[in-house]
Amino acid sequence: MSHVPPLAVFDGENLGHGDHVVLSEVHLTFHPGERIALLGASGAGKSTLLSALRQRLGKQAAWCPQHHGLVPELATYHNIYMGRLEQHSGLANLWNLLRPLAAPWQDVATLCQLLGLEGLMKRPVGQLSGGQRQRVAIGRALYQQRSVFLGDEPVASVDPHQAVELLQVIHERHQGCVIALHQHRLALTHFDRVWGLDKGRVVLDAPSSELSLDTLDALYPSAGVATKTAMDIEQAALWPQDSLPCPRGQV
Ligand SMILES: Nc1ncnc2c1ncn2[C@@H]1O[C@H](COP(=O)(O)OP(=O)(O)OP(=O)(O)O)[C@@H](O)[C@H]1O
Repeated sequence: MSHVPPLAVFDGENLGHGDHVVLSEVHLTFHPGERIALLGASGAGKSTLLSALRQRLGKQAAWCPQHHGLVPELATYHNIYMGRLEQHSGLANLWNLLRPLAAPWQDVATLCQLLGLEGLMKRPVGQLSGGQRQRVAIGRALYQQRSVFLGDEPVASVDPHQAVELLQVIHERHQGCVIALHQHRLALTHFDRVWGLDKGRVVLDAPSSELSLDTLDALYPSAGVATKTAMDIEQAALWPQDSLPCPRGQV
């Protein structure tokens, strides 16, 4: 048994918004180093749980929100730089807005190269594709340089190859993550553990090595072939489960 204290513990709490309980009697523990896939149908409470985790983890956690929260009028560079706004004085931030400083420009350029955004640093985010915007949002979260990554469907808008690459980058740069996603195959291949939500409860908390696609599909109300997302079907073609791109939960 590890004696390292958990990063966050939910010990039978109700989670929700004001008086509205979304998830009842949540029992979950997030340990350092764990890569957790958070699954559940739309409205199951994934964002609600991530929000509660954010509150627990504070500045330990980088955050990549579902709707990106980017400023469309500002360039890719400035949107990524926003990940560290609070680390600098207001004057430095204002100056950097008008005339980017050399050091952060270089740091952001390195990140952009990693994320396939080279050549787009000066382009307003409003002129990028959905997948490019998603990578900018991931870039902003990576730029925060926190130990843990929390993401609300951060790879929903990119193709299956990019999803795998982005998850690898996220895993390499953090000591743990909780990521909401709908690609069940990725949950099995690139995460250590799966949390599943259904009908206002946590109904699944198990190592990915003990789970099957059928178990994960059952989290959706009308489970069956029709519930497999297009991305899952593409992923299946790319990565047959008996020849995973990496050992389960490893990158
Ligand atoms: N700010 C809010 N105030 C009140 N209720 C909310 C709020 N945000 C979400 N809810 C409700 O909480 C429930 C769970 O929503 P949540 O966004 O956590 O689900 P989700 O699993 O992330 O969904 P999706 O996959 O569609 O993003 C829904 O019934 C939603 O209407």
